[in-house]
Amino acid sequence: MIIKPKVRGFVCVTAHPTGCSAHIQQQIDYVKSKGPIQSGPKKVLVIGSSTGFGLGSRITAAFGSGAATLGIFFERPSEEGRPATPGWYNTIAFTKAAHAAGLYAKNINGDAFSDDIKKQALENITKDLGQVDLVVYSLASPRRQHPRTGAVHKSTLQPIGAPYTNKTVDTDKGIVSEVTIQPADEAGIADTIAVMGGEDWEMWMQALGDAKLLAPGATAVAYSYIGPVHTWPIYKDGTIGRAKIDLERAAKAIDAKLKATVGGRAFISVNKALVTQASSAIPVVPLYISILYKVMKAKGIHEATIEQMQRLFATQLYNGNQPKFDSEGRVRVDDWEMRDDVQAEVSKIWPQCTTENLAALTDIAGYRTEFLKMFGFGLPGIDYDAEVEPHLPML
Ligand SMILES: NC(=O)c1ccc[n+]([C@@H]2O[C@H](COP(=O)([O-])OP(=O)(O)OC[C@H]3O[C@@H](n4cnc5c(N)ncnc54)[C@H](O)[C@@H]3O)[C@@H](O)[C@H]2O)c1
Repeated sequence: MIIKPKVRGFVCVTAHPTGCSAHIQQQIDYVKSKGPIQSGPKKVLVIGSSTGFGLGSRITAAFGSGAATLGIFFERPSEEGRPATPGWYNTIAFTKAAHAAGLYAKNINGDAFSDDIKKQALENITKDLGQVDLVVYSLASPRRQHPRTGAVHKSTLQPIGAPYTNKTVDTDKGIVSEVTIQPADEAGIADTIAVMGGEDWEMWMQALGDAKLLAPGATAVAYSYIGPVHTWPIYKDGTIGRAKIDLERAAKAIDAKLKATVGGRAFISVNKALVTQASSAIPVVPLYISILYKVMKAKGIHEATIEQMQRLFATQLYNGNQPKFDSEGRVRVDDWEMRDDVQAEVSKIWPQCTTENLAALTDIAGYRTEFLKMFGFGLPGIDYDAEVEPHLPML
């Protein structure tokens, strides 16, 4: 099959297996180039391991610290005439590379919110790893079926209290326009908290703790975002922001339990705004990211998910370092994004942006390159006109 990108709005409905594999190799090479992370994790459970920050965490743990990893994700395999999702190909490429390096890597594809997938993960850890010393919780999902009530909750990306109007960009067509998003009602807020809040993370940690699968001193980390005032109505102060407040509540509860039971720790890392499948679906945010990339690249401080996760592990979690917490007890690897000089320039560019000057004032080209790369396109050394086997079995 010859596979080309097919972009539909904010998703690409195709993915290239050898391109995804090359993308994984780039990330592995980056982690290796930074040298070993001392006293790093050895046995790691990554929930949401196939793309974005979870994938970056898994690669960093494996190739920075030689960790055994169990990855949980929800990806679609290939079908007749249709390639698999990128996370499917990413995971196969990661697993092959880990095995070639003599590292343990196993995978469970299914709904992490369900009891069944938790049970499978627990059985796997009991059998193969004994215990885990790091749990990374990095799910980004539009829906969750609650394992107790059976109710299906759908998360929304909406403001709260009043409609929100701001500039946005159609990243595919390069058109800047105004968008107005209606506020969520109470049910929408509650549903988003049910999907993206902390209850499921707590369920995972409770199940692992009850089964005595958490090693002494175990760490648990989940990821959040805050960002600048431009995006607060749709992010920090919107439905997703409420879910993140709940995730922070869960971090504190999990932290207290871990401290009391295994002498461990749990916290939130606030990460930088980056092109991922999750963030490209948020209105306004892709325009902000395009401006941010322009500013941060000009200052030589741009990072992608792998650089962010390598920095988190190497400078905050391990290597003899202790996490440096903000006043709310969070680790901040969004520190460079939030620098005053960076945000001052973003604020200067933001009001000037139009369809006509988008290419000059923002890094929309860089946004598109990163976006396509997530699906395995635009990688050097790949012949995209050549036939490629799309049907790869999960390892
Ligand atoms: N992208 C950003 O700019 C940004 C910034 C800061 C924090 N974050 C946070 O980082 C976390 C990860 O987001 P991302 O951007 O890396 O997202 P992503 O879409 O790249 O990754 C999501 C992962 O979750 C998995 N997943 C989704 N639903 C699942 C389910 N039901 N069962 C099992 N696996 C499932 C996917 O397979 C994938 O591995 C989120 O909490 C997000 O809010 C993102």
